[in-house]
Amino acid sequence: GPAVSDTQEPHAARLIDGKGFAARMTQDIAADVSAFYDRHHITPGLAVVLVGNDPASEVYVRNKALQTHRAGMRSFMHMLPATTSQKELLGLIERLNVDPEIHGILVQLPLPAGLDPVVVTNAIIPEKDVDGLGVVNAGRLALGLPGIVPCTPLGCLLLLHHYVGDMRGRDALVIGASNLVGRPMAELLLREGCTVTVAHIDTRDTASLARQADIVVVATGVRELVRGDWIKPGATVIDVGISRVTLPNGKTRLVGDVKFDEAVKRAGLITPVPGGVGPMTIACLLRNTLDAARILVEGPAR
Ligand SMILES: Nc1nc(=O)c2c([nH]1)NC[C@@H]1CN(c3ccc(C(=O)N[C@@H](CCC(=O)O)C(=O)O)cc3)C=[N+]21
Repeated sequence: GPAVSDTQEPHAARLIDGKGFAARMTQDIAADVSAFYDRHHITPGLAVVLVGNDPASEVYVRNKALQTHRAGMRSFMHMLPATTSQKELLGLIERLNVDPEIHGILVQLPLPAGLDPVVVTNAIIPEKDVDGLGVVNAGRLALGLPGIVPCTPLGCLLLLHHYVGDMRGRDALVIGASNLVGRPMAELLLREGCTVTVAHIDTRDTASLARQADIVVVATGVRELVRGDWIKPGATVIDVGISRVTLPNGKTRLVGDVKFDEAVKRAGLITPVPGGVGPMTIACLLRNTLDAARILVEGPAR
């Protein structure tokens, strides 16, 4: 073949602009919230429950409240001490379940030791489970039925729809098998017609699986796990990870689960961290809250 000149521009993937996409989504949601108010004189309300004082979680929770107001919805914050008992937490959820001003309930995970996340997430009525993590919504997703889809996988799916389009027949690898991201992501990609592989903590050779994949979604919480040579040239890389690292000069920086500087040289499309999946998660939470309000107020579409 033709010789590659050393003056040729090095390849760099196109960046997937999650931040811009999420901002446009939030504007659309605000317009829909306003139309919903005109019809019903009801403003959708989201309750966010944070137990304990993990500083990173507090930042996310504050960001969620800000974006909720930006979309014209009401936000109800419940900051509880780490010493909260499961009984007290379940009591709060019970009140939120029956509160007509609340259309979506989210309990920030992880919960402090002593609180059972399965019991707590399943105490939220399915109609208000805007995280989509309870057994009813998870089961609906697994069966391909309509329901509330978890925000982070939904955000990744919307980015893939926009930037990739038709995914039928593509080889997709999901790295990470959490209930929050990996498993629902695999369900969604399967629904799109991808051939889906899920790699997890016991997988023998994740790198060689990644090298065959057209689409790689990484959600492990292991920072910079995925190296450039794991990526098939031209593949689409969605990085769900977000960790804060402290640099030698004392400043902090956010990094994902993908070694971005390496992967950007091989991928066709890649999400940055920050500015990729994170803002989409929040936009999808707002979308899910508006959709929940519609169904609670108007009944399921028929
Ligand atoms: N029940 C539950 N549902 C969640 O969806 C959930 C949770 N628990 N626990 C914590 C994680 C984390 N999470 C993020 C959301 C937005 C950004 C986000 O907006 N990130 C910005 C940067 C934010 C910054 O500068 O720190 C970005 O990536 O550009 C990050 C992380 C949702 N989570």
